Amino acid sequence: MTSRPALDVRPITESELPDWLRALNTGFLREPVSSGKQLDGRRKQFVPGRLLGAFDGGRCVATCRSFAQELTAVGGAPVPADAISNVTVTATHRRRGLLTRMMNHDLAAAKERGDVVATLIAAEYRIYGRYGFGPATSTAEWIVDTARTGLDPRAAVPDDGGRIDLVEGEEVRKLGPELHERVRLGQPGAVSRDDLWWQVNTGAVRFDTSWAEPFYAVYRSAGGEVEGLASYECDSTWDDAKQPRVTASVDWLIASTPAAERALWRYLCSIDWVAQVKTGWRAPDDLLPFFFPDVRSARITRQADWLWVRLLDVVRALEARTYEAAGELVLEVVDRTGLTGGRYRLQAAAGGAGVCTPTRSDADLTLDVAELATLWLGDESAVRLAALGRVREERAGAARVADALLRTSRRPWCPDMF
Ligand SMILES: CC(=O)SCCNC(=O)CCNC(=O)[C@H](O)C(C)(C)COP(=O)(O)OP(=O)(O)OC[C@H]1O[C@@H](n2cnc3c(N)ncnc32)[C@H](O)[C@@H]1OP(=O)(O)O
Repeated sequence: MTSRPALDVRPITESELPDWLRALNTGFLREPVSSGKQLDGRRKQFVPGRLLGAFDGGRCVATCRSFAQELTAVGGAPVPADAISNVTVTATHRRRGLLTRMMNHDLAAAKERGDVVATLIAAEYRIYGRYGFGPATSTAEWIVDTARTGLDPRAAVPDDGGRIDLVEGEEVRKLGPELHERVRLGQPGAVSRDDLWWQVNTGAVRFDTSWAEPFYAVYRSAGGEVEGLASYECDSTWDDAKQPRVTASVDWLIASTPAAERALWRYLCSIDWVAQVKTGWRAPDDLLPFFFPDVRSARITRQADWLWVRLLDVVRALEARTYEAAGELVLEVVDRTGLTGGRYRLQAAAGGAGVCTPTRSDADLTLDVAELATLWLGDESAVRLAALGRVREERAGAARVADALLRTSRRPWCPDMF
């Protein structure tokens, strides 16, 4: 029997980027070779120590990249996050523990840096629970049948004194970041966008070959304030009777007020030729259907878990968020990796801050660190998880107390894919 050589898992150097990118493309089943332009774009993401590779005889066979991010906690505080992306293991080297080695390396480094959480968008549901991640937000996509909305096709949009203008990518790069800062700090589960995000998502920097310039619509309130921005694309479908059947697909739409949200969705549904609007991934409790007289004109076509969170520091994570009610809970948090397990007392003040301290008192609830991540942004119910046997009540009624403290009236949402 021939023994396999030990594989080297380590941060890559910048000169190894082309080989690393080939492995990344291969893992995601894309054309392996990157163009010079794509390579130039990817170079902008290079941060020493944050791109991991596994090497077999000098060839890169696994990839993992992390970058600095902020995640908005319940109540609006941004917490430092280790955002994980670009995870691949080449098919020839799968199930030999490479993902586990890369995750252990990355999470230990994030803990060392002082990040409060790690975040990712999971390609498949079953991959990341074992590393302490829990699904913490979900998402839905609607299709709106524009002929069925009940909107008056003759009426001008917006009808509230605001205005909508179409702008170019350069304008989006000027207006977008400031608007997005306001939006993301008001949206638990949202994440920060750096300059590169705006450049990539307006075509100034390209990571792939499929870029097509979209339309950008900006909404300004009657007072002239920029309150909403949408990026959308249209196909060119006409049916056999020479009727336009165009689909407008929204790449992203952000709004700092319900008025801006309403105006942008109504605008998109009023464009001549557009028969349906695909909303892209939205909040699971989005207001969207209720902007139309006929709510049933919008139907959900896709839904799924979205942002996964891994708590790296239970004390700082629980103290970063606010609470819906006053109350007290002792949590026994099980963390197989030893990163942040232990027994903690959470004392929450109504509508305000919480204090979290290690304790030796008897626990009210026992749960894995992944389940606590799922509860942390307020989207899941401890009572539901207890019914599933995923959290254990050590004191009768403790799961209801957890729900009263942790759950929120609007659901968390992460608008971004990374
Ligand atoms: C944040 C992101 O980037 S998401 C993108 C993730 N990437 C992809 O989906 C691309 C295609 N898939 C792959 O590249 C690989 O299969 C990976 C990265 C998912 C897994 O890499 P591997 O090196 O094979 O994983 P590794 O050998 O470390 O597996 C560790 C454990 O996870 C399990 N596991 C790994 N992948 C999966 C999966 N897709 N579904 C279920 N279990 C899985 C393994 O069976 C193993 O279990 P065990 O410890 O009980 O034996």
